[in-house]
Amino acid sequence: MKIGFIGVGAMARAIIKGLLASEAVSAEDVSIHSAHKGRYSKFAQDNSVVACESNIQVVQQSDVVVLAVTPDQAELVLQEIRDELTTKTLISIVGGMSINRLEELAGYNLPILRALPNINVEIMAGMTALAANDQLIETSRKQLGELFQSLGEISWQPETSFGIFSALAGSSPAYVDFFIDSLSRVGVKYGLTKDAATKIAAQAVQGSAKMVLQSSQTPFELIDQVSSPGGSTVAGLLAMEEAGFMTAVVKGIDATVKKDSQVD
Ligand SMILES: NC(=O)C1=CN([C@@H]2O[C@H](COP(=O)(O)OP(=O)(O)OC[C@H]3O[C@@H](n4cnc5c(N)ncnc54)[C@H](OP(=O)(O)O)[C@@H]3O)[C@@H](O)[C@H]2O)C=CC1
Ligand SMILES: O=C(O)[C@@H]1CCC=N1
Repeated sequence: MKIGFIGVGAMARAIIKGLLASEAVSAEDVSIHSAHKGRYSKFAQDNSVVACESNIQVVQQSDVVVLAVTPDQAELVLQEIRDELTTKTLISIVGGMSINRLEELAGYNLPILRALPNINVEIMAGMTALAANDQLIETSRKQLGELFQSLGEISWQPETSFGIFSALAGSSPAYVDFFIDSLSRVGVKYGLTKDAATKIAAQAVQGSAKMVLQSSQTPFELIDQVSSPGGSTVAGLLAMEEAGFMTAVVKGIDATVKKDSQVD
């Protein structure tokens, strides 16, 4: 499959690196183009993928085109490539942009997959939501589903769930990293080096996530296992909650969902 990327920012780079590392695609089958030549040609050189001179050239060289620009650029780019897209499949990772809107801008006969990956696809530990229009036939759904599965877990979702999915999986790596950084800063406060504190915190977070996925117990039950009677953990938990830990998380997710819903 020849796959082209329009926009080679943080997310496209993560997808391309994951696809190459998992050997789901070969470097010579990946074409890219973005706004600044200096940026995308260096990335093309470093990863042996094909640097194109224009967005249109990316479309011409590809069977599947991944639209990976920010929402404010998406309309302009689709207007530019619309006439070249007619025999292709479009994958859009544009946050908050519905399939309906993509069809309006790119054409109603076009097979479209809307994907919402997260940045962890770079290390094949991603979580990606997928939804497709009726024009994307079953074999293509399966093939593109497998493509994203090579980057981690996938979940076919109704588009109405994309807002909350985007917050819980798309944005949450930033929130979890914020938590890890907060832990490691306190480690520094207590005399650890930043490096050591970050590794300790990240390993604890990774282990806890694995435990939630592998255990039959809920996170709440697992909290109880760590909280020894009269011990330090429960003292810490209650102090965090007094400072509004859960309320802060809920407010953050509410703001994320609200912003995501303002694109269309
Ligand atoms: N970052 C994430 O974790 C996630 C992002 N997304 C979605 O992915 C999309 C991209 O996000 P992200 O990678 O973070 O953003 P970036 O700002 O990192 O990347 C945007 C890219 O678009 C390129 N670009 C801008 N204008 C044009 C144009 N006219 N033609 C071609 N390319 C253009 C930029 O080019 P240049 O580099 O040359 O300046 C850049 O490579 C967004 O819609 C976002 O909602 C979805 C899920 C997760
Ligand atoms: O911040 C953003 O808008 C995108 C959507 C999900 C993750 N990053």
